[in-house]
Amino acid sequence: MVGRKVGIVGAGSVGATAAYSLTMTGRCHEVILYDIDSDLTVGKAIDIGQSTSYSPRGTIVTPALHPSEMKDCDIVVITAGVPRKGDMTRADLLMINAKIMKEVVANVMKYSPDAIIICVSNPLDIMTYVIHKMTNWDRSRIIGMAGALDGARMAYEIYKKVGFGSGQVKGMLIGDHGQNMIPMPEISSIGGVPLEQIVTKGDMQDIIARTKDGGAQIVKHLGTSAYYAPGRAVAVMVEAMLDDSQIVMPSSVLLDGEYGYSDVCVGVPVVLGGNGVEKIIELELDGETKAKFKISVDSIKDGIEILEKNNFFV
Ligand SMILES: NC(=O)c1ccc[n+]([C@@H]2O[C@H](COP(=O)([O-])OP(=O)(O)OC[C@H]3O[C@@H](n4cnc5c(N)ncnc54)[C@H](O)[C@@H]3O)[C@@H](O)[C@H]2O)c1
Ligand SMILES: O=C(O)C[C@H](O)C(=O)O
Repeated sequence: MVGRKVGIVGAGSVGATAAYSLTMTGRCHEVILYDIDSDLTVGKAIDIGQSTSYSPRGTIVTPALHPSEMKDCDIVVITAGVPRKGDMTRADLLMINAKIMKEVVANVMKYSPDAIIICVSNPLDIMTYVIHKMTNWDRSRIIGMAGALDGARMAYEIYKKVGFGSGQVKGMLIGDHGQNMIPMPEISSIGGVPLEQIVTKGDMQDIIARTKDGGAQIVKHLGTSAYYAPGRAVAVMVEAMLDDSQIVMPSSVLLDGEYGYSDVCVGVPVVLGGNGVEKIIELELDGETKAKFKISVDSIKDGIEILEKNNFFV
């Protein structure tokens, strides 16, 4: 799938930043932006398009004024939706974003029927599940972006704790993109050196707490949620697919027996390549982590149940 067409639905903070990041690295031929706000779509497309004069490749940035103008994309990124503000949790966005998702996904199915979809809108794992339910596409083609961001946040916290190895830190986590996410410093490393051999247990607890709270910290300071790190995280996933680079990245995917669960989307390490999710990696979890993972999966299932009770899927 070398260097082709990427559609981004939602030209707000995350969508536009993802587009900008993609054009800066120049890995794709064309980015198409669509938002229900046409002025925003056109304005961002022009501004980002003009920035590509100085990037390694003159990626074309096209505004779509109607969903039909975003067609035959290889990858579609969905960032359409409402971000949280103030004291809201991501779960508070469930009903409003599920409604938006219904409209957006119907258009993606119609106009880009062969695409891989990367879901960004929150609550992430439940929105990713909604896309599976609506499309019924092969599960390799629908992926939720969360671990790429949370792993970067974890790497940031690890660096802040030890003061070296920036850019060499690999953070691993599993579970939902919410309060029950499970950062796993015990299997993370700095330049290949296990973190366990560098930081104390107390420091690890701090790293875990700060990683889990990473999104809320930004909301506290900015009054809306993060977009630079999320935008870059989206672009890294897109690039892995365009380049078929087969990288390992924790992402939200539909489980079908892995980790003992089915019919739920949750974050686990996967291999990303030209076909989307190339492989789901099953970590061996100890008893304590298994129990945490169950709480995490149950919290996602609770959200799905709320949608079912509201007849969302009929
Ligand atoms: N998965 C993650 O790690 C992660 C990270 C950051 C943000 N998010 C989520 O991403 C979403 C977007 O965040 P943001 O900061 O970019 O918000 P934003 O408000 O800046 O942008 C969202 C855009 O979606 C558009 N939109 C709404 N309904 C639409 C529709 N039916 N069709 C097309 N466009 C539509 C809006 O007009 C708006 O421009 C939020 O739900 C947020 O919680 C997730
Ligand atoms: O925190 C949010 O609500 C947005 C996003 O999920 C994030 O983690 O930055």
